[in-house]
Amino acid sequence: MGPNRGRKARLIAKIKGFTDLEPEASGKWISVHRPKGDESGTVTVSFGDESASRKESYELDYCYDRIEGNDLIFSREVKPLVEDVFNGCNATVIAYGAIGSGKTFTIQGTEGKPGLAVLAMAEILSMAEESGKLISVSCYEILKDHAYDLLDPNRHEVLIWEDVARGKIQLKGLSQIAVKSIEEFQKLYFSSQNSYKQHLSSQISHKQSQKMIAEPHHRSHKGLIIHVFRSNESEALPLGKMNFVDLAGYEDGRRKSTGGVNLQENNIINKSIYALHKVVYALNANDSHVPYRESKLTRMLRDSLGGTNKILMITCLNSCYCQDSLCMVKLASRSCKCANRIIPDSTKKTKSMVRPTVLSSSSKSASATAAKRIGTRVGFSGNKANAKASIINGRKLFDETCHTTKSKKASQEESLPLEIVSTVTERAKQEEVTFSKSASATAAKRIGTRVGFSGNKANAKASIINGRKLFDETCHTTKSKKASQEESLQLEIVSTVTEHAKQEEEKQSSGISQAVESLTEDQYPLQAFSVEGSDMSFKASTQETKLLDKVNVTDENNHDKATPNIDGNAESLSFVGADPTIDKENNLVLVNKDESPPISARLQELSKNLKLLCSSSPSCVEILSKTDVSIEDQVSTEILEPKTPEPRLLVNDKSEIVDNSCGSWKAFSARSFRMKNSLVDEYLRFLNTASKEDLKRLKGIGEKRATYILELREESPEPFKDLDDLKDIGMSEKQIKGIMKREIGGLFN
Ligand SMILES: Nc1ncnc2c1ncn2[C@@H]1O[C@H](COP(=O)(O)OP(=O)(O)OP(=O)(O)O)[C@@H](O)[C@H]1O
Repeated sequence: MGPNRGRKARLIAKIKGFTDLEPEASGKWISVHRPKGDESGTVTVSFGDESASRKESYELDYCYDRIEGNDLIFSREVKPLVEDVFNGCNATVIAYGAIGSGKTFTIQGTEGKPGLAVLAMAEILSMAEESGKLISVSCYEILKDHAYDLLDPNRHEVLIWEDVARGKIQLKGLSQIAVKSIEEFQKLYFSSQNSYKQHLSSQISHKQSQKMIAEPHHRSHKGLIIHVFRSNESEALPLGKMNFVDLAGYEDGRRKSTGGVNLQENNIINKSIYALHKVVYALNANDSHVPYRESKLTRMLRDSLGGTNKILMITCLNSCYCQDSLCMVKLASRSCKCANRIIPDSTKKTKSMVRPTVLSSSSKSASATAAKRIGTRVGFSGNKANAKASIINGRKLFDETCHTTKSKKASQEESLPLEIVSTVTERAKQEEVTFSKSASATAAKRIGTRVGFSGNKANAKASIINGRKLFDETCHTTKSKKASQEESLQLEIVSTVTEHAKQEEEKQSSGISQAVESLTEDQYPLQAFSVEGSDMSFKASTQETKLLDKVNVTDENNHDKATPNIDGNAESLSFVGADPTIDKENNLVLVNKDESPPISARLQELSKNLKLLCSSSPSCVEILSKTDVSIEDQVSTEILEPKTPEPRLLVNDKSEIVDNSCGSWKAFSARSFRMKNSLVDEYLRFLNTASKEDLKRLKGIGEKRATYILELREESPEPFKDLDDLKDIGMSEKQIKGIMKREIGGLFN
């Protein structure tokens, strides 16, 4: 295994072997240049066949050729990681790439040609036998940003509980099954790989399943965790774990129109691939902030990625021409280039910037990157001694950087996010409706989960040995008719109430698009998707809350005051259920009705406004979009002076025309749903902004949960985007519903 130049993640590539359908001649578009002729140094992977006028080249830690098989990759790359796991580290091997690039072949393999996970398991079992360790496995699938347990016949959803203070993750509801032989493992592993969708299709009616089969193939990330336990007299204690992840294939949806449901699915997949690379980049660059919370996968892997843990990223490359493969190599190469990057302290003047100890070939681009990042205050999370050495020995480099701080490339790179905004805005616009719909659908959809977490250490050994599930849980997934009604009503709000806001946004987007059209071809999709994601979620959530913002003008002062109050002595949240405070928090909503603390002033204010809104004409909101007067003025006028509703037409998302005079029930339901969604939005906004003391005034939120919320907000400015996110702070669906019911009930006190 070649050197990593001090980086945490090693980034290699594997060119897929030819299949019978692929003629060898078509594979000449990739060439690999190995300066040292062996596996010990970085390589340059070039794309474009001999006739191509321009070749694109990228540097990676290594690239395995078509004829080099999984055995070789295992012995050079994975075996050393297995040893690390037995020394107490966690290791993660991730295969990613375009669709059909050989990811599953690399990780899982076939019956005759074992993949890296199977080869690693054979090694782990043999080492465990020698050293008296115990082994168990878990398998999961991430489909549309929800994780499901693949070893559970019912494919229950897996919840992630983060103990930020201790850097631990608990995957609630994920089965662990003890494994003693490779045959046992293979049987379990291979049979678990049926997708969640396939499982679902066995649970639903024939008609539904036919529809599902007619839909395009659903893609998902698949993960395997191999847990290694050391045992003492009474219990099995976790020693280390090894993750294998076979990511869903990357496909640039801008070029291939998969349409409908799959377009959204594709977006979610791509977003999570970029989120993973952002994490790898941040780890390799020693950034002080690692954006783990941007995807389900990175949150699940969090305790295996940072610190002294090991990461191997394998870019799988199609043998034949494939633009998506090129895109993936670009990403990998970017994380390769940030070796030993030491980020300048923006609080000091440019002259005192520390030069990164980047090696020659990448120094130019790295200097641009460093320049781009001026303004980012990042502490030296890496080796301080190295940093000093760089300052002293790298004097010349350092001076160079100062002079080239505003180089042409740097300015290009600074502009890149803008370019990306323009490229994604078009799609964001197209998908606006889909996303708005999905955002409200997510809020409406409640996946009920009750998890009895029996992570008791004393039980662990017995559970593992007996090969039964360590974590017993029951949950069910319902996508009710009601939820879909909510979706359509939400859409109605988005499309009618916020025409004005939409026009404003469109003006801005088109301005950005025009401004960046002239920029260079070079793109950083890594940033693209962070922009895309936030852009879309912004549209989905902001539009829904806009009306509320205007109605709730008097709240703004309170809101401003509600700045996060970080408690330096924050205790970590204990998940094991032994803490009486947590129990209190968990049960408060359901049990402690009489002693409940007063509702927050903001929510009370909201309640009053919603009552007014409810009693006012439904047409008042529609009028707003059709006049030139500001929304704020309109809303306040209309709400304060309710009018008798005129017969009118409502248009729902299915283009069904509802005559209000004979559909008053529907109109009433529509208003109720709007109220409900507005309340949910306001509740989430409160969680995202309120001070600790204010948070504690809410039902179900005590000292620990409030502290945890503030910690989450430290990591991500808006951790609660829909009610599902409350599960992150350990609130069950029942509790969430209980809270909302009580808030609504409070309206009529
Ligand atoms: N190194 C290889 N040598 C020979 N055949 C291979 C190799 N890698 C993959 N294949 C074959 O190519 C096909 C696609 O491979 P695979 O299913 O692993 O791709 P994938 O990237 O996991 O696909 P998807 O994106 O659909 O998940 C399979 O038939 C597989 O057996």
